[in-house]
Amino acid sequence: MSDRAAYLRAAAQLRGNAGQWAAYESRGHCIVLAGPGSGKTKTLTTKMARLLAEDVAEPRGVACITFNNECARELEGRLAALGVEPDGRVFIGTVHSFSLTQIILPYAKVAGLGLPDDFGVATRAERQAALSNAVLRTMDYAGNPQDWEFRLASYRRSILNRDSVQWQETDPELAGLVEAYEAELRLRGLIDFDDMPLLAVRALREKPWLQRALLAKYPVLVVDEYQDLGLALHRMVMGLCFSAGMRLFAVGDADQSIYGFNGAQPELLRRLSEREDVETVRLRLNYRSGTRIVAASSVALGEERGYEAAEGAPLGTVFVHAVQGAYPQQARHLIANLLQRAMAGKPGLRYRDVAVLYPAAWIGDSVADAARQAGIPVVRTDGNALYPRASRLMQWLELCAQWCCGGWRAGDPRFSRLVAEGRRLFAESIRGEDQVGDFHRRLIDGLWNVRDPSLPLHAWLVRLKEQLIDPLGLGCVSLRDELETLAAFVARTSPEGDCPGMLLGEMAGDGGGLDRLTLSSLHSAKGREFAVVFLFGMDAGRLPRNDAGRQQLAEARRLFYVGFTRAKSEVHLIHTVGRASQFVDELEQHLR
Ligand SMILES: Nc1ncnc2c1ncn2[C@@H]1O[C@H](COP(=O)(O)OP(=O)(O)OP(=O)(O)O)[C@@H](O)[C@H]1O
Repeated sequence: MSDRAAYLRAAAQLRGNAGQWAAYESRGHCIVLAGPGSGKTKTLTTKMARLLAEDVAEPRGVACITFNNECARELEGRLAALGVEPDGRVFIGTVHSFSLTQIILPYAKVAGLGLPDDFGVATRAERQAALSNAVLRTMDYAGNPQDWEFRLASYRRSILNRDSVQWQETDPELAGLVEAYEAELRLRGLIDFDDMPLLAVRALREKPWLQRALLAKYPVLVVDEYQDLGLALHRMVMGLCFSAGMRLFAVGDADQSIYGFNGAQPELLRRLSEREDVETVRLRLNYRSGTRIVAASSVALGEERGYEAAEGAPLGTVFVHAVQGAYPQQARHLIANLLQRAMAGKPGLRYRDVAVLYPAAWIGDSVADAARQAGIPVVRTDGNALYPRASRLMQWLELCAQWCCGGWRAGDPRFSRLVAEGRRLFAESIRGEDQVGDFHRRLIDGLWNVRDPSLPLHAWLVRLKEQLIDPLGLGCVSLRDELETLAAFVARTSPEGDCPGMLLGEMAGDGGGLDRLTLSSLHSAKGREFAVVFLFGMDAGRLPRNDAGRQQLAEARRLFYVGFTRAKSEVHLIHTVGRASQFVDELEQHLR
């Protein structure tokens, strides 16, 4: 399972850090609380490899839950380097995917969740239709139903027990709307994304045997990014770990909590760390960033946490650039001058070592346009990306595209990886060994004759969709939303779409290999690291927004801190002349 030599090598690095080593050696519940770049994820992945090799005997395994598919992808990559791959013993994924694949799909019927055998996951259009009907049925006035969407989601996520007085009395109108909305979905045999953890929590609460069944399969639960995972996961942890007896290994940083609007409650992590039956480890060293960046990061956060750069770290530099003009003009300056200067100053620096991070996707449009005009390949991770990069299906298709564009020759990615990840993706349709063999054959048939970066992407996608993805994917409850994402992307690349003429190589990141400049929203940059980071659009009114209340101001600051601390050796803060964000002003004063 784990590659013993690889995880022992990683463990040897932890040995020099007393906190990391204590976490690695922990025997009971353990929580690692630490700042950016302190090696939380490194400690977690090394520990998980060790657990699988030394502590948890086959066929039992370990479940690892993280915030979103992007974080799961990062973890999968790091765990693969230690020889750990998701399989029957190892779960790596989001709390939604854990709820759906480990609890709802196998146990919905026996747990009495009241779902039909062939229930599905609602698409966006189905969710909207259910909400419109529910608003019409329960509300006295006819407003725009979609105005309720956000409030409804936050009510569902913040009060889990439907039998409680709190649920009925905090906002009776909203409680009624949620119940009507869910009834509309159930009438159609559907659940939605938020239902997944809610139904899982309900099943675990009402059926104690289910907790024991999960304990039998996964004696250890590993959680990354705990601060952002919200109340439902916390309830699962309380039941599974502190009642049923699963062992918990979790890492997090309340200072990096940036999803409060989505139901994250960083104090849950703090409360957990104060329990007497939990060993809490705090890490102080930052292995990622240069000394000056680490010192400035406490100014960015507005709190002194006593973090220090690791021994021998380079100095690192923080630059502030006041730039004239609107964002398109500023973006051209960034790409033509600032980026080129940074690259010239660091021989060996590649585009993939650099990221441009911004507070909103529409600001990223300017940077994407400027990069395209300058012929610089980019990979974009925000709401305006060509497709959501967090989509597991699209991630797999990217891999397939890379294989077709030379990966087959270079062994990167290996065909076996496409098969393994495809099997996980279509797990509901690929069960026995025969089906695995059939999938292998169909995948090679589907890809072998289309190994050419200059092929039209649209035709490549349509072929794969019709021959392989639809026949397998339509039988997978967990893929309904993903298939909709793919269909939308196929439409965009068609001759009638807004991105006609795209080539397969573009999907594979060809034309620079995988050496692409990262363009990302600040939110999506969480957990990542780059040699050079440009924070673009750091203006008053954007970060924080003008109408920010106290909590939103605090969350905006944490978002700024997350972006700032992605950098290893250079951070560039770019703002409009005369309109610097208060966070930039504070940093400038510190730097003087
Ligand atoms: N003991 C160590 N020795 C050397 N390098 C380390 C050590 N621990 C961590 N690192 C390196 O430090 C960097 C940051 O580690 P990691 O990504 O695990 O931090 P993190 O705490 O999860 O960060 P963040 O919260 O910002 O996402 C990585 O490049 C990692 O390999």
